[in-house]
Amino acid sequence: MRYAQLVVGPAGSGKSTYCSTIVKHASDAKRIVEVVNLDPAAEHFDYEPLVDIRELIHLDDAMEDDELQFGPNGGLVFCVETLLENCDWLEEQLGDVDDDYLLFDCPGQIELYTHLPVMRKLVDLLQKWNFRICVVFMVDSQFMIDGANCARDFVRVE
Ligand SMILES: Nc1nc2c(ncn2[C@@H]2O[C@H](COP(=O)(O)OP(=O)(O)OP(=O)(O)O)[C@@H](O)[C@H]2O)c(=O)[nH]1
Repeated sequence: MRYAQLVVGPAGSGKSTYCSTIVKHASDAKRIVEVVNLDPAAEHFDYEPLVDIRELIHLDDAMEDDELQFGPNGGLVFCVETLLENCDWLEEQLGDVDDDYLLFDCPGQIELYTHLPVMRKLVDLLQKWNFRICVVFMVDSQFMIDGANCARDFVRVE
């Protein structure tokens, strides 16, 4: 069995910061936790990713391609769909180490969770590859003030 957290939430809510903090915390406790970057538009983070979607496809590849000509949102969807089409690549990159504990630093675009089945497909794949998964939903504390909106967001993720 392997274990994973899908770290999701709006852009800028602290997903990457959370991942690097958990890696450091685990290291202090002499445990190894690795991070998988699933954000093809990521520019900077504090951790060294075990797997990085940008090695397969970068958002710029989709936006600067003469045929595709995607904008940032369509391009991001295209990149995540490309990842799923290349699930053999992802499986190979993840390896097969029993008791592994991975954090998946996910993109923030809400369309990936509300309109498209891509994240659901990713969860199905990870379960097939023997991962037990939980979701960590990052949200700025300012948004917690409005309870109704916050509850709605949690329901969407579920
Ligand atoms: N004050 C405060 N700032 C934070 C906290 N967590 C993250 N930040 C800051 O918020 C900014 C965004 O944090 P990230 O970790 O990049 O957020 P993200 O969700 O990964 O962002 P995207 O990848 O753009 O979706 C950075 O400048 C962080 O330093 C927090 O708990 N408190």
